[in-house]
Amino acid sequence: MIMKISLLQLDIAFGNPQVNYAAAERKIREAAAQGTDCVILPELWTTGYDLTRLAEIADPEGNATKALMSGLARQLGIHIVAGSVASKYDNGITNSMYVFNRTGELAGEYSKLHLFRLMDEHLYLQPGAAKGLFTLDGASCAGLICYDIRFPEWVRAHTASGAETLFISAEWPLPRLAHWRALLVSRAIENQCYVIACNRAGEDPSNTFAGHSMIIDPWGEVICEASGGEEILSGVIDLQKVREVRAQIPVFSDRRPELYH
Ligand SMILES: O=C(O)CCC(=O)C(=O)O
Repeated sequence: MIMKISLLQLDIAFGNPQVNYAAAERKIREAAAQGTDCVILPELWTTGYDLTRLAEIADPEGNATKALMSGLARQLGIHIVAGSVASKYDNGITNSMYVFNRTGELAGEYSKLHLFRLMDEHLYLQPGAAKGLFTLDGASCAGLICYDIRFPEWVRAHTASGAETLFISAEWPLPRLAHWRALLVSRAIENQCYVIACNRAGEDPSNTFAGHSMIIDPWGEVICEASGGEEILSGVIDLQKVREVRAQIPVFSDRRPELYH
């Protein structure tokens, strides 16, 4: 299957969901007008890292985000990997990704499992406890969030369960841009899968973010890479390439998981 994917590398208005909802809708409509099949947004794109105000500005059970994204997906006939948003549930606030298919149905959801202490996430957020697997047009996919890419065993758990495309939403800071590139390329090579990684642009009171969203193919080649600024980055993926790379070097059948602990 061949799909055009657009990564919406947005700047994010700090702690201002209304401004961010309007900006995301504009960019989604712009990408759809360019004939995309699927868009992805960055991490925490409704609030940014305004963690001390999350109790006030997090989206109750993700409902506002779900209503907007489901409606846009259905109206525009595209898949929307709606990045992640701070979602308020009875047991706390999560950093959650919601995925909608072309008919506007919720195809999957994932709450960030590894909370990033360096940016105080563990003080304000509850971790998820389940994998982020979903299918789009029959293709097996997984959603992951930012710091998750430092955990190869967690990424492998998804590809060993069948995922052939990884959608990663991030707010990755500029000082570790070299890690972002190396980790993403490594996850693509070792898992022989597409990596679609959408970072944010701009800065907040504590960090400058790296941009450099990218699509990487199952051989580890960077198909396209954004600049540091706001940008819609689009590229085409062909899932046949996953089959070809996995047939040439059969990593999945050569694994010895019984010895890996
Ligand atoms: O792992 C890193 O260096 C960045 C992670 C991060 O910024 C995040 O998970 O929000």
